[in-house]
Amino acid sequence: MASSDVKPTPCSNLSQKVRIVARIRGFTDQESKSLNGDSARWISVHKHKGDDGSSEKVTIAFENQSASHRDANEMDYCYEQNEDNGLVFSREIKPLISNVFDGQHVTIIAYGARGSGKTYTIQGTEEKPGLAALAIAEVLSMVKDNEKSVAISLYEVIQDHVYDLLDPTHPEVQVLEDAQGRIKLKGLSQAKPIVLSRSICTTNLASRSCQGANRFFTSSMKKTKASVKRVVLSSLPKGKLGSVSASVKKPTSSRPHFSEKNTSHLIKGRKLYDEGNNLSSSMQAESRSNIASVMQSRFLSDIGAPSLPYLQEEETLISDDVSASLPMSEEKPISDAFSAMLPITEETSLVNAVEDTKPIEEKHVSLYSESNQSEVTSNIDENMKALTYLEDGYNKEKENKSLPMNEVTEQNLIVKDKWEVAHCPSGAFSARRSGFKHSLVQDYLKFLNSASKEELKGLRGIGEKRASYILERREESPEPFKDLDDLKDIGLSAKQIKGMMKKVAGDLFS
Ligand SMILES: Nc1ncnc2c1ncn2[C@@H]1O[C@H](COP(=O)(O)OP(=O)(O)OP(=O)(O)O)[C@@H](O)[C@H]1O
Repeated sequence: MASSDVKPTPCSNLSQKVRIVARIRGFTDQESKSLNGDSARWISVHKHKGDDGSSEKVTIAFENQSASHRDANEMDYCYEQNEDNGLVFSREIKPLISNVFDGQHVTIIAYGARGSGKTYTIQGTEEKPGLAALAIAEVLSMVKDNEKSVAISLYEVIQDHVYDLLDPTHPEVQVLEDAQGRIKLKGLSQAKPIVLSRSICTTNLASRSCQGANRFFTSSMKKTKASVKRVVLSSLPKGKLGSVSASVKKPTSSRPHFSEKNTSHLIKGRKLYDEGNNLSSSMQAESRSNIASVMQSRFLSDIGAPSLPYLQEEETLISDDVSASLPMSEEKPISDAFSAMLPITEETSLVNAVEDTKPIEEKHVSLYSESNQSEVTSNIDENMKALTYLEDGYNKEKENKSLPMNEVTEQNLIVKDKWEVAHCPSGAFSARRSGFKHSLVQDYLKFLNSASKEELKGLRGIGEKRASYILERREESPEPFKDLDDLKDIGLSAKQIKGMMKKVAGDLFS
């Protein structure tokens, strides 16, 4: 049982770049039953002085651990069962948010075994919003107070690949490094939350955004003039990361955020977390622990690229043959939840912290100021797209509903939860099928972007003439084929593209 004399340490020491806190989740009714009511004394929390003699630390020990192993579970603080998301937020996260507006980067990661409370902590519920929802609400409130504007991106990192979750096709995003060594995710969509007067309870709205608001305005980042080079993500052999990035900038009244022409351009949206959630849930093994840890890493602006701190440079192109499927995690003892909690310094990236372990799942929220990106973003040609949404399940899509910026209301943002759909067999099948389709399309496009003429000619539906067109297009434009619509550049109609993809998929079962 946790000791009650440990008081939370407010997160105010900015010289400490990483703060690691644990959170104890109580037993569920089912777990209590399986323990026959013997749930006491399974964990103990000891308060003591840190190595420097002044800071306070806690050491967490499990009853079945040896004394030597207990020493390893030292961290900055531990929240107990009765301490809610609001308290964790106000103690750990809120003090950092003003730093984001000063150009610093803040990353919050929940790490722990399946069922340990990561989602509860980061996402929360409508009634009890999690850290992400509370952080977004706080950012929006500060934006309003300080007359700034924000844009939000949502992407998922799976092994070496980054996928744009705001774009309904979940395209892979190129990871580039500019001349100053700052990491850029090329083409990553940005949604501009609308601050509603009279983005309405902000907390409520932020919570909905976090859980997958059904309508978004996305702005695609176009060409930048900055010099860039490609980088590759370090492999996270058994984990995945999903990230919400909020960039903050001063409003530029002279330049509208999107062109009027493009606001009626419609693409169909999908719940933010649907596919990722489903995949992670269905593919993870049944390991459980009662601890979720929240790691905060504070990266000062001069460090460079904190929204993806685990990036490593590679001279060659990113390997294209890694599939988007998630690895199976293994049955893990409770203590593994702590084994990755190494201090992160400027020299020690997040991937260093986890690469020797078998992470089960991480949920990751990154807030960063766009002030560090001014050089690049000043050249962005923003292209707004309005997204519609799925109303009943995954297959019934609402089409042709435009959503002009000035008509955004709370009603438009109401979310119909697809969580249950994603967790029932038909929902799982539907999501996996859609993931398969996405992977196939992405791999096909990658092939078109890199294959030789001979290889292209050998692909069904391409032939000599189109192979030449593809090569010409590749020479003419630095932009790779990013979606099937781009194939119109090589003289294929939408119908032909569809037919071609059917053949490609059909070949798999022939
Ligand atoms: N601090 C908490 N207080 C009360 N209930 C909690 C707490 N943390 C988690 N729970 C409950 O425990 C269950 C598992 O939590 P949650 O889904 O957040 O775990 P998770 O780590 O995200 O799991 P997974 O890895 O499968 O996604 C949920 O029913 C959640 O409501």
